[in-house]
Amino acid sequence: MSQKITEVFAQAFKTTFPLKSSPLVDCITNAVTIESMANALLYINAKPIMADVPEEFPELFTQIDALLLNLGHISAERKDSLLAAGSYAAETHKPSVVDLVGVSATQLRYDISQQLLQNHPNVIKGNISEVRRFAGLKSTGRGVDGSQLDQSADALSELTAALQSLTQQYPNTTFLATGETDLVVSAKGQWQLKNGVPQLDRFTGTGDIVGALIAALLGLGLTNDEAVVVAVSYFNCCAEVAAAQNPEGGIASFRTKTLNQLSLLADKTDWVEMVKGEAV
Ligand SMILES: Nc1ncnc2c1ncn2[C@@H]1O[C@H](COP(=O)(O)OP(=O)(O)OP(=O)(O)O)[C@@H](O)[C@H]1O
Ligand SMILES: Cc1ncsc1CCO
Ligand SMILES: [Mg+2]
Repeated sequence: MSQKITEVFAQAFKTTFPLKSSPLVDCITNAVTIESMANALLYINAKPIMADVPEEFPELFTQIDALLLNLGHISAERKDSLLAAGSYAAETHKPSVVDLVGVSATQLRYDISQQLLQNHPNVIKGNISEVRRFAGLKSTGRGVDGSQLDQSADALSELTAALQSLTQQYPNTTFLATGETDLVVSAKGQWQLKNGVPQLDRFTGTGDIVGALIAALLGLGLTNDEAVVVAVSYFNCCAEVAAAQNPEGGIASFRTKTLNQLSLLADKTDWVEMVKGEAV
């Protein structure tokens, strides 16, 4: 039988939430969800800064603990900013996360993602359709959303194999593909996470927030694999509690309740008992 995720990462699950210090995370991100992302970081007791002008980087990078690069809103300026920040993070050894928003939709975003990969970021993440396209597989994603068709067991095995071969060239990067099942692949192993509720697909920015939470945990010093597994599980457990407390079913109140849990769930000592997932 495969090992339970809470056994593989027992120490990180036990000691990470609530955060004992406040990592400062620079997020270069999209205008749609920038406010949700900044607040989500504050709710878990991290600190956001949304600085994207390259002139600021030399000063800024002496202060930040981690960097998030989100491809959700590309302009000529933001492209330069993402690429400059990505190489600056590599030079200054700051942990970084790349979120592949919309990579399944356009060649421009795909090309930027491949350039950012050359910096060997700590984590590259996206929804399952974005990560399929990134890994060179056929993808049926639409816009910034993942597609059900890419979530079948066969599609997941195909993606696992493609990511495993990427880890041979990029052994210091952990890859995360999100959806009903979340797939985590690194040079150290492969895991599937099984928390969350379908309503998470019905409000915008859930994946963006997960990217920012991962960056915060990297900023605290967790390993790449620990940061990904604990951040995804925590967010998805927040959503499970929110769904259970939302009898009318409205998505706007589900959203508020999910975000509320970011600041509440860690005080429930038993949240780790809700976590589902295993090594594959
Ligand atoms: N059907 C589902 N069942 C359970 N959890 C889900 C489901 N869909 C998404 N999630 C969870 O929601 C979070 C976001 O995943 P998703 O794949 O929707 O990201 P995304 O498409 O990048 O989101 P966004 O574009 O809104 O930022 C992840 O933590 C994932 O595990
Ligand atoms: C960037 C973006 N565009 C539409 S929704 C959204 C946020 C999901 O990532
Ligand atoms: Mg996304």
